[in-house]
Amino acid sequence: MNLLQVNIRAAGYEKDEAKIKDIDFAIGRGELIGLIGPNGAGKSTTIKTLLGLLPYKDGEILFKENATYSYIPERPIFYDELTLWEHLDFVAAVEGLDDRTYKEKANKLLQQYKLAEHAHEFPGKYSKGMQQKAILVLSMITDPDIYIIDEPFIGLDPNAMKLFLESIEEERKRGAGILMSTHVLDTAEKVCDRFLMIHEGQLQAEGTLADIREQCSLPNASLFDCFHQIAEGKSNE
Ligand SMILES: Nc1ncnc2c1ncn2[C@@H]1O[C@H](COP(=O)(O)OP(=O)(O)OP(=O)(O)O)[C@@H](O)[C@H]1O
Repeated sequence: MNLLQVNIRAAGYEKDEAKIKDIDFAIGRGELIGLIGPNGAGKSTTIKTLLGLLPYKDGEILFKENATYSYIPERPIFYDELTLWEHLDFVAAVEGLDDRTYKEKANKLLQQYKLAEHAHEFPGKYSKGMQQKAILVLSMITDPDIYIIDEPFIGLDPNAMKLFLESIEEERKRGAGILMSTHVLDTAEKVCDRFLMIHEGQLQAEGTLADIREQCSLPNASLFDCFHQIAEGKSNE
């Protein structure tokens, strides 16, 4: 069974005012799905719908029984009075994680992401990239079944980006399913199994790169070319 089954007929910020329509997809174990589309297409709105954050939703969002998820927002928010370690302790307490196991994992992640020296500082005062790395560490500490990630690459330096890609590869091998919205199409093309291309609140193409090429009638095109055709084709109508 899929980790997450999504059938959104309509959703939006006000009753009966749909910003997205007819968005249907599923995420299986170990799958990385790229949510792609131009500014204002409805990517964040789709993510907020999955998280149950929108006031208006018509449709079904079905998480596999007992499946857990981590949400990584585009702009992380931290508690002002907590250091990164205190954030980790807080997550561990809320999730009931075993003390020794989570501390070992946290130490490893903090080392990997070069945050160990800053773990007793307030992440609210970190640089943008450090904040992004801190939220990744916090999201991975619980070993979730599903990751829902809104544009992870903003602010990451090339090393951190490589590290992030390695981390998600490890998480996929563990069986986690990942939905990741991004504008970094050359990277998405390399790492994602499948894509959801949305424009003006609706799915315009979906599937593997081969499927997307076929749906766009662009054999051998890059994801960027397909994106361009969908975004431009529609806005020129
Ligand atoms: N809080 C909000 N209240 C009302 N409308 C909103 C709100 N947030 C987004 N929208 C509208 O919903 C539509 C989809 O926006 P959304 O933020 O989902 O786009 P996106 O694909 O994530 O874009 P971007 O790539 O710029 O982040 C847009 O028309 C936008 O104006």
